[in-house]
Amino acid sequence: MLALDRLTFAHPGQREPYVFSMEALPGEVTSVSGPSGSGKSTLLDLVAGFLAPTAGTLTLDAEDLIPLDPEHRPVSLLLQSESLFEHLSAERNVALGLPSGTPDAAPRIARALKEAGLSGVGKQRASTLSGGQKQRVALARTLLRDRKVLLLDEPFSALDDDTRKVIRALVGNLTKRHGWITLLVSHHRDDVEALANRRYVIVGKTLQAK
Ligand SMILES: Nc1ncnc2c1ncn2[C@@H]1O[C@H](COP(=O)(O)OP(=O)(O)OP(=O)(O)O)[C@@H](O)[C@H]1O
Repeated sequence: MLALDRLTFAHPGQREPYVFSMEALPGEVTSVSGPSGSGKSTLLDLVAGFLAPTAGTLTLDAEDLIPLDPEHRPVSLLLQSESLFEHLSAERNVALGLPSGTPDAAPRIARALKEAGLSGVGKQRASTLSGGQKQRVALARTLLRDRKVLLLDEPFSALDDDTRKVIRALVGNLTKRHGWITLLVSHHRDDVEALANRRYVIVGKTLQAK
């Protein structure tokens, strides 16, 4: 379980800090909603380690995450438009999820491509992929990294309606299959309704379960 207990942070100039408490379980998508500027990205940044809290705890299965640098946290981040290396193939972009010299790299990459629904386009340059395929590449990379927590910040916003439904379903299935703890920030109510097993809303400077 990922647990935030009175995790406290204020940006420069904010007199009242955010005080976030929540629980998110493996195999589930937990949504965080709230109006623009309410603190959703701040929450994800605290979990990812880009911001340092001033009080409270952040634990994964009772392990304290706060001392860990972002690159050492068991966390992957998937954004609205994934930054791929456009001149590299889909396969090479996926391979960036693995440290170089990893044994069995080739079969693992092939498996991740297949699971993300990219079989057949591995050799294609990233610049020629559609928005949905690019998100699949990002998910395949996440699969290879195999980190427990997946943070999604408006991941479907750049996609057309049909593609967003397909990619959304893929995220839901991968979360279940791999026991990921997925946190979803989305402005779209239908994303939340389709995916979230548990929901929180930012009200004032705190999180409320919905
Ligand atoms: N580096 C910063 N310095 C000062 N204030 C900041 C900083 N980053 C964010 N803020 C403020 O903190 C508040 C929360 O910002 P945050 O980006 O977390 O909101 P959000 O809910 O993700 O918004 P949106 O939905 O528009 O992305 C906003 O009022 C924002 O202006």
